[in-house]
Amino acid sequence: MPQQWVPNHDFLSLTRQNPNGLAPSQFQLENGTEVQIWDTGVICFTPEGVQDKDIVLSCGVHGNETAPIELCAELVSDVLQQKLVLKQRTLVLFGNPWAINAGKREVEENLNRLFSGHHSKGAGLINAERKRALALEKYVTRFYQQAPVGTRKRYLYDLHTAIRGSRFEKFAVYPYLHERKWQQNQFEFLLACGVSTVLLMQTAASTFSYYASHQHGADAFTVELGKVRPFGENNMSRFTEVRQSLRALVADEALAVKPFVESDFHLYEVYRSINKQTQDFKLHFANDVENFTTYPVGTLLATDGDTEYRVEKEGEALIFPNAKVAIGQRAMLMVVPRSVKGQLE
Ligand SMILES: O=C(O)CCC(=O)N[C@@H](CCC(=O)O)C(=O)O
Ligand SMILES: [Zn+2]
Repeated sequence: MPQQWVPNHDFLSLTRQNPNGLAPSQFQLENGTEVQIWDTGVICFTPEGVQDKDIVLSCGVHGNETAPIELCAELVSDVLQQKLVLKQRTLVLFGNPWAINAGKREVEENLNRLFSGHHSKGAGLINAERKRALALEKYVTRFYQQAPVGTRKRYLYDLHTAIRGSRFEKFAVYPYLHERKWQQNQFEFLLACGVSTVLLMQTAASTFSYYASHQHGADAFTVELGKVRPFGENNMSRFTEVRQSLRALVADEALAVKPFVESDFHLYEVYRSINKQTQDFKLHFANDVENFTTYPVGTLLATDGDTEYRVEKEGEALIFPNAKVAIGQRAMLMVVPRSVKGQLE
């Protein structure tokens, strides 16, 4: 039987057993779906029949963000067992197998700061994460470019979990679109996934979702699905909506989406990014303070050597605070509410 190529239909285990690479292979399921393994953590499905979407689902770009890894592992396993019948071309990526095995966010460098060519800047391709970023860019490029001709739409949902708890448990980062417009149907899809908080970025980034959005014109998002927990400790009932919605997307099944109403969402934009300048960078609030927390104007948030960062604006909320980032990198974003009225396509 062709399924022998993925023992026990468990592509995550195969990936974890071969973090340094997997020889390409391909086979066909009895339902006609073509399965191609391109590398460790990289599996491409092409279903029979007409499709019009090219969908990338990625997880494990940060190795300790296990809930998305479990969701994707289950989806791949169900496709291989023909319990889930795909109707759209789908590429599933387990981003950072070494970090997944180590149970760590990163091994040497944050993979999600290395896209759009950042892997080759400075010292160049000096570590596994830099090489993986380049390889993932090539796989995504191949996936989108090998699509059959015709009118098609590109998607990439890069699934993460946040280090801290959040006032709004699930939220998405909508990468900067330059001249393109925010897509109403994507807000509706996110809401169906249980994601009603969206951070609208206004600058280019070195993240995977920005890369897919900017380089390939995909509807692409970083989707934060809750708080980081080790394998086996995730309450998977918290992920029912996103699980169902992603499966409906790849199976091309109708999804009951609610038409966009702005009041269903918490929408934010970046007010300022606080980057770590010295080893003395220190946060002045507790580890259990949640993403999207606000403080009164004047409150001391962080110090970095002699520099003090205080709340400057009413309603300014903190997100992704992390004193342990490398020098020069974003240690916290301060965001403010905004509207998208009249600005959706
Ligand atoms: O909780 C945190 O501090 C980080 C969670 C996380 O990994 N977030 C992503 C966001 C990527 C983006 O801005 O699109 C990251 O920091 O890479
Ligand atoms: Zn992450």
